[in-house]
Amino acid sequence: MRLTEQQQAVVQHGQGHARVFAVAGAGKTSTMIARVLHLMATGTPADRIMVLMFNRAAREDFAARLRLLAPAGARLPQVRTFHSIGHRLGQSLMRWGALPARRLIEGEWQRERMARQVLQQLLVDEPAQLALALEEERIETLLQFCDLVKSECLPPARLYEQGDYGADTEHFVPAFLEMERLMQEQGVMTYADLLYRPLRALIRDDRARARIQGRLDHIIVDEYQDINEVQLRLLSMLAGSSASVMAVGDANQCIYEWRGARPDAMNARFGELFGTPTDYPLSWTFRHGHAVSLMANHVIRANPGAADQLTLSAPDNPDTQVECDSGGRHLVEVLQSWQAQGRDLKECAVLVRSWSLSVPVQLRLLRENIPFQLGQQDRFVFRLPLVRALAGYLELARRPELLQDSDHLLLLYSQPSAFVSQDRLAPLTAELARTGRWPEQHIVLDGLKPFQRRHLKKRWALIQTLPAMRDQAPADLLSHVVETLEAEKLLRRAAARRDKGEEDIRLLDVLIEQAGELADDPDAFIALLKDPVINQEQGVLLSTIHGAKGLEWPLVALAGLNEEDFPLYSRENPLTPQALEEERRLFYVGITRARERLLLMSDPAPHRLSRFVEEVAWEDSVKLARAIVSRQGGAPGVRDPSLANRYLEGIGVEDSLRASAGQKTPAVLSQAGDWRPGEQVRHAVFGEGRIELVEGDRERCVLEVMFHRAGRRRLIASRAPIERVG
Ligand SMILES: Nc1ncnc2c1ncn2[C@@H]1O[C@H](COP(=O)(O)OP(=O)(O)OP(=O)(O)O)[C@@H](O)[C@H]1O
Repeated sequence: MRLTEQQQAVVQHGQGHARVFAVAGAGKTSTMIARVLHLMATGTPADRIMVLMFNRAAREDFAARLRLLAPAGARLPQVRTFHSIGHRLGQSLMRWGALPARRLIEGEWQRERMARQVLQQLLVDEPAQLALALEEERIETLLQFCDLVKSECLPPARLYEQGDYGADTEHFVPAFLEMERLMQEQGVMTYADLLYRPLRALIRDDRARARIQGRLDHIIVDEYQDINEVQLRLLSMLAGSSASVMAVGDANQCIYEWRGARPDAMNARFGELFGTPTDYPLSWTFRHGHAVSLMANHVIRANPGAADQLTLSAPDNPDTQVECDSGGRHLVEVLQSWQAQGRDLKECAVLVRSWSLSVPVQLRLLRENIPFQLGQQDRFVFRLPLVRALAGYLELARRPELLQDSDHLLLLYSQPSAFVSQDRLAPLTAELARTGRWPEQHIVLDGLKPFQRRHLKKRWALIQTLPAMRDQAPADLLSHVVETLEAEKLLRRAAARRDKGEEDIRLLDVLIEQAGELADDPDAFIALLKDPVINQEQGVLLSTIHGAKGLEWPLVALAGLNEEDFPLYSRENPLTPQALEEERRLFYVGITRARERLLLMSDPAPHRLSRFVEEVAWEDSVKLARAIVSRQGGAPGVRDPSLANRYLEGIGVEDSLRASAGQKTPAVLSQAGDWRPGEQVRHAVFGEGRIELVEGDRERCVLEVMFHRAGRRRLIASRAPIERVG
């Protein structure tokens, strides 16, 4: 494989800090490996180079590839993750006496147990709030909050103010502080401490800092856009004044804001930490065809702060086919024809914005007998507690004898949450199953608030009436349960984060909608919901887009492209401009996973088509890609000739095609001559900048341009893909 000029430039970067803006599929790993080999070949000792990868899998892949390509027997640099660096630093600091020794709590259950203990102390006088706080998902959110305090390096009260935490979460800050105290007392720490504790020790201890700094000349960091504040600060500590940092990433793919990552890490924040870097674009993707690159360029442009770099498809890439369709039928046909062509279902992925949107896909694939596996096992629709409970309500309507089954009654009381702990509910449901009557006096009911008692009784009344409704359609029955229990209100209240509550409500809607599709066969619907299907490894992968980070498949379908589903928002939880930008980056990541086929799937009315399907300009992109590949005639008229022309210039197609693409609305493309200092220009690769100097005559005019992101460049005006802006 021959590296491109852009890749070569990165490999041969000299001294000083650098940023590498790599679009999706740009061959980052190959470039970084070549860079490491170049540094070694030009005399940098291996132990003065370090490569930091985002996770263990990426680290292992990188190390294995480096071993293969390095000269036999050569010493190799360290390839690490931030966590492994934190771990090692922590051990050294403990040995030097700069940090008290602590043992890592490895099991999540141990942390959960500690959280329960703390909550029981804190909320001893508030039984209703305690029951709520002890719900599994709320504990999970509390623990995430505790981790975020450390990854954002913020005081807990500040973080709590900034975060979108729902009602009844006021205990988060005191719970954090109490857990910290307990951990100190017990001499233990969490994974988040692996970075946080060494960082704090290094900030306060000059001698320890002096001991770790000065050992490295080069640090190369992959997926830089997704690293958070504690990682950034630790990196700057490690670099000190001796090491050059090379940040490799794509701010447009920053999708972990909820974990503390900021798209700004590669922009202004880099400058704050390291000063002015040299910038390199890696604009060529080796993954997909022009249609997807054009779509990616179209959609990301709608983000005001987005980098102005274009993604360009390399000449030998697959010519990705793009389709847009509504309803799930087409997906089934596509998958069946994929198999009929002798292709493997393992080459296919269905990606969703959030798990609830995968439910219709899961149900449809089950009905059609198409094997699938889930990126996260516990997200099997049948394992979700809410789905299991709702299936239980439907089943009771068909099988009245379940009224005498205490486990079944407990299931019906568990979701949506009745805000009473399982320990209390179990004796109550046992009594109900035994007597079939509501006990006005029961030890469990003592000590509950009046609203809790009222709710438990109301649920029992509903449960009793269900067998009489056996002939109703499942969708009507489910709607009746949801309305009687005021399930939406309960779900919203039970969620520790607003977006989680909205996700559960969406799941309710999706299930009722799906039940409607199977109106003629209620038993089949119940069987489907209760079916003990297991992951089928040979099947299509269903994953969230977050889970698809860094991956690619020959066939990718994006499901649930509806307004309010993607971008995700609701009347109660409206979109902020910042959230919309992150949603758009997520969409950008989703479409750029495809190699050969990309399917954009929305749902029929009353759903409304996602705005992203409009923004992505897929029809124009497909038309233009076809014209580029066939190289026949002029390019078709498109909505945005300026972007189309920048793209055509970028990939270097011949003039005839370029000219006709611009015919509809003549775009001003790099005319020779008449350039003046001070003019704003846009370059297909370097983005926008300002002309500082104009040299030479009209024919051989050379421009010196200061690009906002790519720094100062000298360009031959007649050959450079530039246009005036403004
Ligand atoms: N200069 C090149 N010419 C042809 N193919 C290339 C070139 N550089 C990289 N590739 C191909 O692109 C694909 C992705 O490359 P690589 O594994 O280095 O990138 P990655 O880091 O996994 O991907 P990404 O850039 O999405 O993070 C590989 O198949 C690789 O062979």
